[in-house]
Amino acid sequence: MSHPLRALTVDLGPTGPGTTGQGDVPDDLAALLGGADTQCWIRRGEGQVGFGAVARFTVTGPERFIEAEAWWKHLVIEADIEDPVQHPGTGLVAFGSFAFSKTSPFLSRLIVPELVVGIRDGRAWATLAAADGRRPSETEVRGAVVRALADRTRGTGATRRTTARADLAGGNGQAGGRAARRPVRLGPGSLGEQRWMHAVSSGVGRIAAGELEKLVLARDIVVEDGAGIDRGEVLRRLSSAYWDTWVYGVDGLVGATPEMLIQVEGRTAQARVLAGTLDRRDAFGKGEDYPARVLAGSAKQRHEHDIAIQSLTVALEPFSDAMNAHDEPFILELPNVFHLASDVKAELAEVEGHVPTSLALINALHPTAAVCGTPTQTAGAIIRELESMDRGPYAGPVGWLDAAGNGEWGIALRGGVIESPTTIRLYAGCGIVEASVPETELAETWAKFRPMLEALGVER
Ligand SMILES: C=C(O[C@H]1C=CC=C(C(=O)O)[C@@H]1O)C(=O)O
Repeated sequence: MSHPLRALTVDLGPTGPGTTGQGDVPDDLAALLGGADTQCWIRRGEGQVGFGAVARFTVTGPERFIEAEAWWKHLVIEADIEDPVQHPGTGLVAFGSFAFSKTSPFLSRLIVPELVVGIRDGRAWATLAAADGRRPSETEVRGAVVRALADRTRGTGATRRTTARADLAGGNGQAGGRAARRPVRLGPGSLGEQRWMHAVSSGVGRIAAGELEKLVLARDIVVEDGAGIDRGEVLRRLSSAYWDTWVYGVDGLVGATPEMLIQVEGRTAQARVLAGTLDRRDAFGKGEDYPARVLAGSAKQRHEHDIAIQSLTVALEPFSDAMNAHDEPFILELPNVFHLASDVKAELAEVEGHVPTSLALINALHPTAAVCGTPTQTAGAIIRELESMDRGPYAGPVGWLDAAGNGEWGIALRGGVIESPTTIRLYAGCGIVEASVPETELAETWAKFRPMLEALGVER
């Protein structure tokens, strides 16, 4: 017999040594990442890590966001939640990942962890949820945290990996040649490099013919590590190297995204729109103002960016009482690339007597022109035709939501899907406009693969 969920949140106090009296919650949540059944959302060491699962929902199709929202609302109404902390992310929480495409067979999902440990502004909390009808006690919550901390200490000892060098044959062939010190192979995905560049040329042709204005084309590559993909270590490496991005781990989907689709806290919604990219390696030694000159100063990059901003603001407008976006984009600096970026902030309106939840918003916003194109329907159809792959959760929303309707949903970029204990498929794409050059776009995908390749110990 199934019972409604019962959950208790406990304030664990400031992070760091000797503060909780129940094992020290580290300042950096990434230190808690270990086993395969952990879910995470971490930026600058804060966020939340979930362990185990007391409830799961999976769905496919065009109504995936709406169906997930209905499931979540029902679960929350039935649940008994005691949450004295009352921050975004406290109380009952679900982590989620959604397919990019309404036609994808990938199972979009929400996962309610048994234990969530979170940090916000230097203070830690934990929520324990039970599905057996009993209300967890404070002692049980603290005990679960102590066990999670102890498992972490056992599971993440010395770093096992050494960096292997992947010597690529033509960029899409075998890797792990003479210099490889362990069995890592980097192989092509659905399309090799030549065929993918041909797809980009076709896309440019369709834009020139007036079928659409912008298209985002992606490709995949496959990394095989005979020693096994160490999910926890990949996430820890991403979190330490890409400190300013949102590091996500939801089942087999892992990555570090710089793009925020929508973040909802009470009535405030925020998004970070990116479009326009410069590889840091191409900017090296060219002066401090080089990124601004080639990104903000380029008509092609500005055009690509303006289309992405407009697609978000037009979709957000019906849900907003007020909205503001800076007139000028800024340069976002990441360890691998520079991006042209814009932050958008909106005061959410009541729609039919309710402030929209984060899931209702992603239903309206996804897919933006940063990952699909303009017009959306045409771009989506051409993506299906030219990419020769199913994107799965790549470029779909990934993040979490709570019982009060708060949530953070990034766009699942700069990541991959662990397909077997030894295989991970990585994805990267580029905005294509009429002025795009296939070779340049191919090079850009390699720059976007870099965070994952480095985290997997593949040097290229
Ligand atoms: C589609 C991706 O990036 C998007 C986000 C930022 C910049 C982009 C660009 O310059 O093309 C893409 O629109 C990806 O990383 O796979």
